[in-house]
Amino acid sequence: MSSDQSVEHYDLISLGSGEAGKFIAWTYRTEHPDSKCAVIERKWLGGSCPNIACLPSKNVIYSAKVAHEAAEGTAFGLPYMAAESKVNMKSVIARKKAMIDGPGGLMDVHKGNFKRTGAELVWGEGRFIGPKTIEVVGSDGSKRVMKGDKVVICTGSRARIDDSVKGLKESKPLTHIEMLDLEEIPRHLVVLGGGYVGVELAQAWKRFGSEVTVIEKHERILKNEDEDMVELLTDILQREGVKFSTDTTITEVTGTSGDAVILKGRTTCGASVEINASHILVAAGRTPNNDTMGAEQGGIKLTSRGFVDVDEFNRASADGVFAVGDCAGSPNFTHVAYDDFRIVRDFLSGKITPETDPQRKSGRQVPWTLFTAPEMAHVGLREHELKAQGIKYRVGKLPIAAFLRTRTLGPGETEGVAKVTVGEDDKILGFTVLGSGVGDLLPVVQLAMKLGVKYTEISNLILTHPTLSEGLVFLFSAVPERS
Ligand SMILES: Cc1cc2nc3c(=O)[nH]c(=O)nc-3n(C[C@H](O)[C@H](O)[C@H](O)COP(=O)(O)OP(=O)(O)OC[C@H]3O[C@@H](n4cnc5c(N)ncnc54)[C@H](O)[C@@H]3O)c2cc1C
Ligand SMILES: NC(=O)c1ccc[n+]([C@@H]2O[C@H](COP(=O)([O-])OP(=O)(O)OC[C@H]3O[C@@H](n4cnc5c(N)ncnc54)[C@H](O)[C@@H]3O)[C@@H](O)[C@H]2O)c1
Repeated sequence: MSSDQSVEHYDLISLGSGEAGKFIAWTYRTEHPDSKCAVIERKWLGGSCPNIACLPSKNVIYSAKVAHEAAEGTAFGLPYMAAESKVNMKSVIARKKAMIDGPGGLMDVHKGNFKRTGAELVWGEGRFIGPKTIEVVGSDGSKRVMKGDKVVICTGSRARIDDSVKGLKESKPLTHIEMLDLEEIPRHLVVLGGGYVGVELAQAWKRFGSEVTVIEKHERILKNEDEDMVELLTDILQREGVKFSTDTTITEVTGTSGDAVILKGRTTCGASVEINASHILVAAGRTPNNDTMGAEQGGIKLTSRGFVDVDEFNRASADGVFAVGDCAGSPNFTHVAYDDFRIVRDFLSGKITPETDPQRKSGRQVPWTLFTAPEMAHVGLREHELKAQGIKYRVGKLPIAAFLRTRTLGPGETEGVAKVTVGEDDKILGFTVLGSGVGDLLPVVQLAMKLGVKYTEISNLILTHPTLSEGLVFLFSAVPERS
């Protein structure tokens, strides 16, 4: 620090305005009206979720669903069938932008929260230059030095571009950020990676009219999930026209994404692969944004994978420093980042301690929903994990068509399957479901799991007919009696 830089003192600073960081600053400032709290942000007000990740992707995926259903128009009695190739991507992107930046949109909500709580928003790139001390450089080159009694690191993550693939970086591939702003429909989109981002966006762009090929280096997409679920989803996506090249490692890329590219590689059994396409989307995992934030100067230990090393309460190695969300290696979900906020809030207020909640972080539920059509949703242990851990279980499994609501919806909505596993004590161990709108079925199952009640508490409920949740009664009744 140069001698002419004075240090501004704050009670709490969040480096990064993502999910957990912003809520910590807003809440701390509300609970301590005399405190000085600041959030440092270099680009995205409120972090990735509202700007470039969850909400924009779901908005665009919904446009793809409408396009898909319009193409089935006559099945609903409409006088026409819209051609998928006619989708106007400029309008799709404009609708997404309006959700973010339009009047009353997500950015207005964020600005309102800063104004309401009095937490200060500081625009600029932050970097530790000493313990709990951050230098912020604004886009105009101006500098400030801020020191917090408490500092929360919430720097998030970015798309990983695999350096081992020759020519990939030079081909200027799209990440989710550029993909969600693309105003043209790619002729042939190659998606590198069959995880959450890859699978959700592959289906959406197939529905917009692109030829789409997903390349996954493992033997199947969504590699952590149960084979029966993934096989069915893969089959549904293939029937929609998405192509998959699994067990495939791309070694070389030539050309430029947006124009023409050639991807060369091989399968695990040695067959060579060559794909000619127009665009590449990299969706091959994330890298934490911790490499440029001055961790060493801040005395903050990183793990071998570059995450901030934290304990059960999100405390980093440096005194008074916390890390939350993707940058701390928490499962990459906005709802988990939000729970990281609750952990830090409750720890700071003394509501939780190592004595009262020794497994506050490691013991939590991590549910998720994949926003394909049909959706896939999950909580608890997967069947393959139960087998690997030698846990005895019984399975209830039904086609989603047994959830009668699905029969009242559009074409293809009866595709899917639901599966629940229960233990020797009749408590629910895991729940996975593939079907239209099934993400909304998770809460009741989560609550039953959290309360540790028997699965029969769900099968004995009276649930309204014909809602989707009614199907839970049929599913849980399909669990065989204990022998
Ligand atoms: C395409 C896509 C779709 C997704 N969909 C879902 C979904 O449907 N549901 C779900 O739960 N999760 C989803 N996720 C995951 C979810 O977006 C992340 O887990 C979540 O946004 C992480 O929040 P965070 O607060 O940890 O980080 P972020 O939201 O990334 O916030 C970090 C912020 O810190 C800023 N920053 C970083 N370094 C600095 C610095 N040195 N100085 C100043 N500012 C800095 C960044 O600009 C950023 O704004 C999706 C992710 C992607 C990529
Ligand atoms: N609906 C949701 O909640 C949602 C949606 C999108 C993203 N997310 C979150 O964001 C995270 C990041 O998503 P993601 O899809 O980038 O990562 P991911 O970890 O989910 O999937 C990456 C996939 O790419 C594969 N891969 C890696 N390198 C490859 C290569 N060189 N060639 C081919 N395949 C390769 C991996 O085997 C893996 O299957 C997810 O883990 C998830 O937590 C959540």
